[in-house]
Amino acid sequence: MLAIDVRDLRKQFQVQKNRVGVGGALKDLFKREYNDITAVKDISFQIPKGEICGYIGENGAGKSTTIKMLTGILVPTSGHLQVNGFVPYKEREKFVRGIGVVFGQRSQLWWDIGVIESFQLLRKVYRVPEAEFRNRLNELVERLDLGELLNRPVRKLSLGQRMRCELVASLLHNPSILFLDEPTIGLDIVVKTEIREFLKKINREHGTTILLTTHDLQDIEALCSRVIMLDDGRIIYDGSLDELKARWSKGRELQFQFGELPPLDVLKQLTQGLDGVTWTVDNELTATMWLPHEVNVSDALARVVGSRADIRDIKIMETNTDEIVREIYSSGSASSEAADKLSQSSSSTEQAVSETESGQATVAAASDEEKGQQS
Ligand SMILES: Nc1ncnc2c1ncn2[C@@H]1O[C@H](COP(=O)(O)OP(=O)(O)OP(=O)(O)O)[C@@H](O)[C@H]1O
Repeated sequence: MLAIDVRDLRKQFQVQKNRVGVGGALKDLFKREYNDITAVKDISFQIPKGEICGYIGENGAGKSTTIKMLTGILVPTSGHLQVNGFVPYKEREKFVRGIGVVFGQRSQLWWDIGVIESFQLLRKVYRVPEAEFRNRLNELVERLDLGELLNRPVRKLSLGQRMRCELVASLLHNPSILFLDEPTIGLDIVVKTEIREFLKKINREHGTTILLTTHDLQDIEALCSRVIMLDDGRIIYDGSLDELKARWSKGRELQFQFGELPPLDVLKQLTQGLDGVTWTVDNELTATMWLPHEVNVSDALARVVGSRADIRDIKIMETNTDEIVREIYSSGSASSEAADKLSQSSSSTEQAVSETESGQATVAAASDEEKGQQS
């Protein structure tokens, strides 16, 4: 069963052109000119229930615009979209009861009142029965260790404390899908780890589907079985992180710790004839061998282990995901080679369509002014 079904989704914005100088400003007054910006270009993907999927891309790639369409804040310019069986910008009241949203840079809590009062207001917004609300709140408060924070005004919370409260707020109505836009931004490693563990548990125990945008690839490594990568509004990769690493990493590293480090020349001689293998000395006891995928690890390893070198430890180094992703971003979809290599969801011809925006505030992700209206 699909939680999210997106087909040929497009979002185009019209942005007013500003002409230069006083003359230009006067002309702008009488005849406005517009540029079209296509933030999301005919993307398609399906997310089954219970999956945790990472949605990544460089600044301006179109991640937030997609999330805003998926949560009903923006109306797509064209394409088909179903989330939890609903078209998000239609049937909004029923739709928002099934989703939770956390925008890392935007709060859904009321700044000047106590955390518990914000939770109570959200209970009313989502019409959660009091007994159910109490049970759920107790469970979430215990898991995220929020007991002491409940009576504090939100403005007095640290960023890490606020993010934990935001997560509770997004889950009070027991949504089956959780949208997280940069949930760990600016947090220290302890809080990040705590939040990742919490999300894993929620997913495991309640089967909550999670779509997560982040610039922190550790979030993806810790949580996501699947990653969708966007570049300039198009999907350039949709698959597992392991496959991404396997396809894009150029080689592997083996680090050797020696009782006594052999000279670099000797190490190089050991792997002579293995094309592309290089050695670097890391410190007085360790050296690292880099080998391209074409060279068999066991062949290279046998050469060193079979020598008289005094080896104390061997580590096969993990492929560095950050580097791989940085490299893919820098080649980008502009390079057709990179796009061809990675693309599973193709883009299609651009059409000129005017912008449509719902103008309605989503209850789950309302801005502060919007919340003022709701309350
Ligand atoms: N309301 C808007 N009006 C005009 N252009 C917009 C609007 N919202 C987004 N854009 C443009 O659409 C493109 C995609 O923006 P979006 O915020 O979706 O990117 P993003 O991947 O979320 O970036 P970031 O990681 O910086 O948040 C950008 O060029 C942005 O300037």
